Amino acid sequence: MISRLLRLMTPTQRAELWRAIGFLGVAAAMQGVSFALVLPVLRALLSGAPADAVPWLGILAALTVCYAVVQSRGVIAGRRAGYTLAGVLHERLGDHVVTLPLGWFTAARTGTFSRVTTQNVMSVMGVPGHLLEPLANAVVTPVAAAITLAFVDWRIALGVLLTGPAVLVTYRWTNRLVRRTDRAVDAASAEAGGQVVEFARNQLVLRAAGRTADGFRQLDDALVRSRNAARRMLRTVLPGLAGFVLSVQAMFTALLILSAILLTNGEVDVAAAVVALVLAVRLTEPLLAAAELGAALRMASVALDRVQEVLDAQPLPEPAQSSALGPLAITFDRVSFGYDDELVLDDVSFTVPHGTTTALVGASGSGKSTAMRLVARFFDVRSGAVRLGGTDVRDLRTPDLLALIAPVFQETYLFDATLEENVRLGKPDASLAQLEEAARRARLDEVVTRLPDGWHTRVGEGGTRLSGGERQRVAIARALLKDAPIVLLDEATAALDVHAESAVTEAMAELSHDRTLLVIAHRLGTVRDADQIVVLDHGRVAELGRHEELLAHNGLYARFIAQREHARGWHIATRLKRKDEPCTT
Ligand SMILES: Nc1ncnc2c1ncn2[C@@H]1O[C@H](COP(=O)(O)OP(=O)(O)OP(=O)(O)O)[C@@H](O)[C@H]1O
Repeated sequence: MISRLLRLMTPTQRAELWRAIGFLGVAAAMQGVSFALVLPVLRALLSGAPADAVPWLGILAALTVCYAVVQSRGVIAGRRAGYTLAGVLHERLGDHVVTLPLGWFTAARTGTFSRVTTQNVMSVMGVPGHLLEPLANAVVTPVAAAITLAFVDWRIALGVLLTGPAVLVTYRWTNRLVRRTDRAVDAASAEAGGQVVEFARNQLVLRAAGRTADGFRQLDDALVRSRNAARRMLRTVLPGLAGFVLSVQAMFTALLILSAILLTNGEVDVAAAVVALVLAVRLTEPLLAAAELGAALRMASVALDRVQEVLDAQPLPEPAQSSALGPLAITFDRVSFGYDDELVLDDVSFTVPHGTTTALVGASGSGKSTAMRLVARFFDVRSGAVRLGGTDVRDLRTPDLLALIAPVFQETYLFDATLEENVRLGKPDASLAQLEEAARRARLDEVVTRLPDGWHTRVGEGGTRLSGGERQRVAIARALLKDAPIVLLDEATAALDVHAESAVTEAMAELSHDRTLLVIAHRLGTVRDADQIVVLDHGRVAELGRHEELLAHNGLYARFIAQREHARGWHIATRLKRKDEPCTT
């Protein structure tokens, strides 16, 4: 465990941890030795010459003072190493996740990631911060006590030497048993935690369906699995733990009997027997504590595994330098892609010429969002290429690629900050005039005027203080402020009131000026006005052309339009967003 921690640290940080280990090790050894000094003190007192005890008492006092100083320095160094370690882990996790592809950030993963950065990092930092001291006491003090015993009486020391391995063997056996079940318990409790969060998040849906906690089978099952895993662990571990405690107690009893026999036979004096017993107690106490310590260490080890899993996630390969770009058209060149074995996009080819608008339409699940994600390189294609300005997105460095793109996805996420800060995300150094111009063009100015503190109004976590239409206008204002040449737009499917709808439509019209726009279209007006429509059907391009052409063709698109006019809704999404689907906002 310690060596795994050391591997994660820089040489300076390692030195800090070594310092803590050194101080605490020396302090624990001093404690062991100080027990030996009780022997001459006792002998002097029992021999009727108490004055002879004074120098030994002096040495004992000096050693105790040294112990206190070294011990406290070790504790402080350990705490410091713990905080350093937490900093190192946060930094490494932070540095690493920004290199991971956007597709890595699914809802489930971001949930796990928050557990990793809080609970798991805390647990790992506890190793140098809180466990190092009892660990040193558990390992070094008994060893020092045993060595000291050899000076008191070699036969008692031999007794320790003979019984010690039995204790060690049972300890290792218990550890192995627990480790086998620990992972299962951790996985089951993580699953149950995830289900509880999902249950809380989806209260509206569940209540509307008349499903209370009792009726939510997945949650019930996960809780039962978690409980069963914990029970199984207890059943597996209890014999080991009992065996360990028993072996430690047996060792203590053996030493007790041995000392009594030696004393009765006159082979050791009373002082030596008393010291042997004190040392035996000091030997067994930390060993018993080690059983609990083992559990804490194992938890930290599982937590470190979780941290390591995130650190081991592979970033997409990046070029050292971005290749040059031509006019910013978006080209799908025989693109195939699938999240797993099944292809979601199959040999898709089309081009969005520079400065034009292409609408993607198709049934739910036909692959529209996936195509959009591939442009922003959430994932790499399986075959073919997605090109921007003639350059494969894989030949662009991520910051260069993302600088070209303004994403306006459904359900825009807003940070719990002021409206101004949220819009400024598009271009942090924008002047007030630029900000207001973007707001005007995104039809956000009327929202700013209406809010109590104008630009300085806080929008609440996730932008809850704004309506759906208002949040979309914030996203459009962000995109206008960023002024990126390529816009990826997923139109809102949620019904907006007439005023909000016309405001959003006007704002989107502003976005399409002089930009290459790929839009997942849900509104009839958007598809009608697009320069080109790509109809996706089960991941393949079924039709491609302008509105009138496709209507005349009387194929899939014409049927969609007929349905649309019939139902006054482009399509009804029939699936819930999957837990493993990337967060697109
Ligand atoms: N992260 C993911 N992991 C696995 N499969 C996914 C993931 N995201 C989407 N899919 C699957 O890929 C297919 C295409 O999904 P996509 O979201 O691209 O379709 P869509 O046309 O945008 O649908 P909608 O209009 O409902 O948003 C679907 O079958 C979907 O279940």
